[in-house]
Amino acid sequence: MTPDTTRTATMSSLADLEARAAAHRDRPVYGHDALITCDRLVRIFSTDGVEVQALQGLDLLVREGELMALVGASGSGKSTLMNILAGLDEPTAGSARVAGRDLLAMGSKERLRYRREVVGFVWQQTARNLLPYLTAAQNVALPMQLKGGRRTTRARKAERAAELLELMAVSDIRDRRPQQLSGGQQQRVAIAVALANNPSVLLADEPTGELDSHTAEQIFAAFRTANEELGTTIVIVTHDQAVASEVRRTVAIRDGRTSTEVLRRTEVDASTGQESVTSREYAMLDRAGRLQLPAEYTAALEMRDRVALELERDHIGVWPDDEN
Ligand SMILES: Nc1ncnc2c1ncn2[C@@H]1O[C@H](COP(=O)(O)OP(=O)(O)OP(=O)(O)O)[C@@H](O)[C@H]1O
Repeated sequence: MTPDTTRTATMSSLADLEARAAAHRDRPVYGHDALITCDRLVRIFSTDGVEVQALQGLDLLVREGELMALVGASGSGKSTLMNILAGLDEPTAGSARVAGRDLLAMGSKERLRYRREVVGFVWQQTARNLLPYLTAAQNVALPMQLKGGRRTTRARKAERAAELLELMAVSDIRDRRPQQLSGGQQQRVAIAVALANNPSVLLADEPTGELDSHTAEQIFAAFRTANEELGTTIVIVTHDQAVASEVRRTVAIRDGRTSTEVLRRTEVDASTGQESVTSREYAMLDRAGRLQLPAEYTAALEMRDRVALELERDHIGVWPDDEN
């Protein structure tokens, strides 16, 4: 190469680098259009000198208006994530944003407000959701009273409580106390309580865990109603396969990270008009390029420690290591 051609080559590669850097700068920030953004979330618990990494760099995006399920084996980190999103616990590292709030940067006042106004939650233990000495209607009105605000009159709060109980199809038991209600009725009232202040996100941790399958179906229908009628974004942690297969998106957590995701679509056959649901499983690719391959795939091909990769035009091939 002559000196001139060397200079041209250097300049063009510099221009190339600059163009790439500019393109990188202009790329939207991770999760810019999501209502919930978890970015490399870490939560380490230390008890008696023993450290447990409950979340190990978890990434999750949830868009406004979604109704989605989180599944995973016991101990995978689901409740830890829900407690962080609920503003009850703080991550050790990473970032979490919900409806524009940075969950790591909230002071105690802001945190209280966040829990009252931005998120609503429904827990598995029916007794944890409701105050035993208040009626169903009083339970639903309580979060509105705690929020305060002089513009909403007592009558309007009572009216909204009645509307929410009606939406959850439990108007008839409005004057009963929790112990006079069935488990299913208690959970519906609990959903109404969680919706009282019109939260951006409704979080539910195993809300059907203590219920039989028929009642669980009805509770799930109540969540769907809240999602469709009020547009509330809903995240449900569940062990219940029936619930998980009813939502469009199910995200699986494994060892404190999101590992796979199932998306379901309803398709209508153009000639017969018949509806069918197709589902497809995806593996999550994190921002460092890490991918968790399903254990049954790696076991089937005896893949361990090291695999060979090959970039093709439209896919990446993964082969067992044949160097051993
Ligand atoms: N407060 C805590 N102190 C110490 N370790 C904890 C604490 N909370 C959770 N862990 C540990 O963190 C890990 C994840 O727990 P987590 O409750 O989030 O799992 P999970 O997926 O919700 O499980 P399950 O389905 O059984 O409720 C577990 O190993 C658990 O023992």
